[in-house]
Amino acid sequence: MSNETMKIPQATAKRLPLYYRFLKNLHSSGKQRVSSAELSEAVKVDSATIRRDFSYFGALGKKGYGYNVNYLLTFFRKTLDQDELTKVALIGVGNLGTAFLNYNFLKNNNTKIECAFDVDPNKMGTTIRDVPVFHMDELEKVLSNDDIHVAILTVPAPVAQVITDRLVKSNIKAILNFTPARLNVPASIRVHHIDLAVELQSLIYFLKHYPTEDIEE
Ligand SMILES: NC(=O)c1ccc[n+]([C@@H]2O[C@H](COP(=O)([O-])OP(=O)(O)OC[C@H]3O[C@@H](n4cnc5c(N)ncnc54)[C@H](O)[C@@H]3O)[C@@H](O)[C@H]2O)c1
Repeated sequence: MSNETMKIPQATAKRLPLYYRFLKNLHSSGKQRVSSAELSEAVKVDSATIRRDFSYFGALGKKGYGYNVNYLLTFFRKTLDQDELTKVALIGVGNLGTAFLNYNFLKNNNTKIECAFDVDPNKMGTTIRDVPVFHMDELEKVLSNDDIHVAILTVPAPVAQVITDRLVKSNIKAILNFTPARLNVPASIRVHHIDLAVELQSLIYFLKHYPTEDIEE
């Protein structure tokens, strides 16, 4: 996010890409305004939360009018740095890593996996969807040549910390960690942890213990 972004609550910040994706669709279908109720139905966030989120960035909908789609879209594009391409490195070209390379976030035209790394000599020198796969020995060199500050970690858990230490030294500022390992990083480094097994377990727990009418957004 750009530096000029005011401090908004993290929960709000996490919802911005969701709002942005929906507004882009609305805009391309020619819609000029949207109510918080319509937004709420589409993104499955309750309308009070949407109104509160939007109030943080001064987008105050008018009663009976709703929000101006163009205004919101311009605001989100700027806030989410959509005009700027963020290059990403992927470490670990196994099952999960290969799936990400094949997907490569092409629908978000502002993020792209630029290079991938693995220790497997058979993978070195190959490309997946035009993304080159380098050997881990080249990590520092490639990252220092390119303007890459974000990494996705899809390696076995036991090697995650050692690799993280190397990434931190190579000027990586943010890590999307898919391994079950909990990573130690300096306070200046941002780590988002996506543990699919934990998510699945918690989904099943909620399914068993909470009737659907108790669901809160
Ligand atoms: N596959 C899934 O659906 C899934 C789901 C949830 C979490 N995860 C987690 O994601 C991670 C990757 O899972 P996977 O299924 O893709 O595993 P995988 O074994 O298919 O792939 C791991 C890759 O990392 C490489 N690697 C090993 N040591 C390395 C090192 N020191 N440096 C760089 N690369 C190295 C391997 O050569 C391999 O290509 C694991 O931590 C796993 O627990 C996977």
